[in-house]
Formats: sequence, structure tokens, C-alpha cells
Amino acid sequence: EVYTALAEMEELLETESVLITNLEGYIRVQEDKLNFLKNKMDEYQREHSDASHDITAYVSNPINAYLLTKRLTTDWRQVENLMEHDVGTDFLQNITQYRSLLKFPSDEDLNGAAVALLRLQDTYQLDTSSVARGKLNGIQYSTEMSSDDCFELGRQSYVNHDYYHTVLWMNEAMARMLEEPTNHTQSFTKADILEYLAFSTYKEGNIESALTMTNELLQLLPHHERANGNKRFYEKEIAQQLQLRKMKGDDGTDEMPKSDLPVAKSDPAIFDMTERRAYEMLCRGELKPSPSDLRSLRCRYVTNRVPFLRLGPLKLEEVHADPYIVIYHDAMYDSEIDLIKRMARPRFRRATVQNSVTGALETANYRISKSAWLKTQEDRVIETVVQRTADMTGLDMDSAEELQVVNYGIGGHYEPHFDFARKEEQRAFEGLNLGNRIATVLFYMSDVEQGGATVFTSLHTALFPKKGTAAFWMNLHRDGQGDVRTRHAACPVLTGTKWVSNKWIHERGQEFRRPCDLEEDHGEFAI
Ligand SMILES: O=C(O)CCC(=O)C(=O)O
Ligand SMILES: [Fe+2]
Repeated sequence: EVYTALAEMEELLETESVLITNLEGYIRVQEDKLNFLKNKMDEYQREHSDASHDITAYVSNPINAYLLTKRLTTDWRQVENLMEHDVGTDFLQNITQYRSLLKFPSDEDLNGAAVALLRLQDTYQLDTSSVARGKLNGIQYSTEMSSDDCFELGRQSYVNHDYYHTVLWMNEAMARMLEEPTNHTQSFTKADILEYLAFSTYKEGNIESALTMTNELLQLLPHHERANGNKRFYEKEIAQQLQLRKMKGDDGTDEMPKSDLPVAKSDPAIFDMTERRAYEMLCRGELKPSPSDLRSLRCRYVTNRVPFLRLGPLKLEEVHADPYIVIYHDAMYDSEIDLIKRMARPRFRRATVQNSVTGALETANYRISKSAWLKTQEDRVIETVVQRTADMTGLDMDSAEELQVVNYGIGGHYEPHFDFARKEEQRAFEGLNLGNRIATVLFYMSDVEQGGATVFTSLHTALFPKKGTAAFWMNLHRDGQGDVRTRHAACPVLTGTKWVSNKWIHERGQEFRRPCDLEEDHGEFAI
């Protein structure tokens, strides 16, 4: 699929450009054909009206007689042949060939892109009509959505069992439809919208509104069978509820209202509402650490860890005291970033997560991105970056994983998680034999126009990407236990593109650099 990385979606524009050229070609050939036929018709008409003035005189001229006969035999055959010849075939064949050469999105991509748009709408509290008008978080972009686009998004939500967004987008489709000039090629009618709206409104628990909409639908199409059945159901249900309110008791034997609209399985929510609220508020920049948390934080140059740093000190900014989280500025240079992106692009694979039971790597909707791994020895630039990571962390890099380069897709995100493996995840990092992930270094390789922050849900701390900076924190306490306070997430990218790379460092080899202890650390700085 392509929707999981914007870097890959760029290729779709190339596909589109080829399709446009192809369509242009088809239209030109079709127009030539029609022009030829039109000229022929004019010629026929001209001759015919001449002849009609005096039919006898016309045919009595042997030349005319010959030409008339010719027009209706060989000339006409040519017309028939041309009418019969379907100029579309060649162009369709071309498109079939392109399918194996060019990148085409699939239905899964369409669904992924739709779900992404809805996720952005929820996380950033974007109101439906602003989104439809191309406004994202107050910034007006050039794109607008037609009623057809809104209807499709509503339908997609319905298929995903997401009745909440179905109602929002079907209402928007209706509003837009009434504003737009009559469109005869529209794939849906007002009645279709009402049917989706009524059923989804019922699913959302509002039977009265569902009934009102069904009645409205029946005014348009009085014999709509399903709507008539649903109307009876809703009326009965409302009557029963009224009765129930008077005296308790309900036999609940009624048949459910019917819908033949397609439905797919939905995902269960994966993190609790309190954390979700914190996560979303952090993503929107609405939740900040308290002033007392911020008071102790400093910026400083790091010059003493290795001699090289006297020449090129690291620029450290503390962002959280306990657990200690810092940002290094100018931790990766533009030229390094360019090369790393170039190396990663052809190797992108959909990012996976580890199944906590089986240890297997699998894809999940809560992590939408593509990633690639780069080995230290592959290029001098990677070596330099890894050396700098050693300087930034004071940790041994022999036990570090390869550099993981990540590009997020439309609304790409990674929901709250720990980078370390928990006790129950016995099989995590199996085979590496390097212990748990003791530390994370997260390089930001792009600015992100809107959204895409890294947020620590229990620390109320958000890091907004700035190209060239790197975040660093320890995932484990001194006693080797995971520090649950490091739980973090990547917020959905609202606009712009987000590139990061991860360097995960493991426990093995850090014994003298960060000696372990029988106790947890208590607020002492890690570096
Ligand atoms: O992209 C981000 O901001 C965070 C990524 C992350 O947490 C991860 O890949 O483990
Ligand atoms: Fe992470």
C-alpha cells in the first residue's frame, strides 16, 4: 500500500500524469474521428439538399448518378467502419500495461486515506465543513471537497462501522449538494444520503431523528420498501420506550431495522480514554508541563565527554527533568539527512509492531508509517551519525540496533507505546541477545508544517519536530525495570511530511557506562 508513507504517495502523481496524457490522447483521437464524421455528414447534407431541389434533373446527370451511388456504397462503408472502430481499445490497453509499471493505489489505500482524514479530524478537533472547504486548523489550502467527495467519505465511514463520522460527512454531502449546481453525473441522490443518515443516526442512539429522516426519505420515495419497514420499527421502538418510561419492563423481541449497506469489521479501541484525552490535547499543544516542572530546565553546551567536543560542542536542551529527556540541536546536518533519506527510500517497508503474545511482527492501524534499516558500515555518513550518537548518550553503540529511518503517511502516527519490552513480552528482541532497549535517540529529519509531535502522555510533554534535532531519553531504570513514564506517541501528521530516524541502544555493553543498581534511580540525571 502507498498511503502509509508520503514519500511513496509522491509517485502517484507520476501515475496521474501518465493517465492524463493517455486521456488527452484518447480525447484527441476521438475528436478527430468525430470531426471526420461531421465533415462527411456536412458533405452528404450539401449534396442531398442540392439533389432535393430537382430530383429528376439530378439523377438524370450520369455524373450525379455515379456519385450518388458511390456515396451510398464505398463512401458509406468508410463511415460505417469508422463508426464501428472503437478508438478507446488501444488506450485502455495502454492503461492495462501501466498497471504493472506504475504505482496505483488500491481500495485499501482509499480506506486508509479516508480513515486518516477522520483521525486528523478527531485529534485536531477540525470541524467538518472547514475540512470540506479545505481549511485545516485555520489555514486555508487550495483544495475543496465536492458533495461527491463528502458522500464517499461518509460511505467509507459507514463501511467501517463508524456511524459518528458517517453522520458528519453525509450531512456535509447534503449541504454541499444543495449549494452545488445540479449535477447530472452525481452518483447518489438525496434519498441515498437520507438512508445512510437515518440508519447511522439510529445506530448512534437517536431514534426520533432516525424516524424524521426516514419520513423525509419516504416523501421522496413513498414505496421504498426498506424505509417503510424501518419506519414501522422506529415507531414501535419509540412507543415502547415511552411505555417503558411509564412502567418498567421490555420484552425486546423486535426485529432490528434493516440496511443492505455494506459493513466491515471494526477495530477495538486500544488505549483508555484518559490517556487518549491527554494524547490528543498534547498533540494539539493544549497540555503543557507545569511552570514548576519547567523551572529547573536548562540549555547547555556539552564539551567534556570526548576531546572532539571541545571543538564542536553539543547543544543540549533539557525538556524534562525526571525522567531526564533532552534535545540536542544540530545533531544531524542537512547533507546527512539528504543522504539518509536517499538510502532509505528504495527499502521502505510498512512499519510493524511486535505481537506481545507471539513475538511476531505485524502491521497495525495504530502505527502508520514506512521504515527502512541502515547499517553503520554502509556509509561514512552513517558512521559519523552513530559516533555522534555515542557522544550524545555516553553509551556504547556496539549493542545498538541499526538506524531505523521512518517516513509517515497521510495522518501517519504511532499511538502510545513503550520502546522497551515489558516483562510479559518475553520474546521481544529475541535473537539479538543484547538485553532490553535501554535508551532511545530520535532524530527529526524534517520540520512538520502542522501536527506530528512526539508526546509523552504521562509527562504532559510534547516535542514538536525541528529538522536536525534529536531527542534522547533512557527507557530503563538503573535496576533494569522499564520506566513506564517514558510512554510516548507520534501524533498524526496534519500537513507536511514527517521523517525521523530511531537509534535504539541496548543494555549489553553499558555496564561501566551506566552501572546498574538494585534500586530504581530517583531523579538523578542520566547524563
Ligand atoms: O516519530 C515519533 O515522533 C516517535 C516515533 C516512535 O516513538 C517510535 O518509532 O518508536
Ligand atoms: Fe517510540
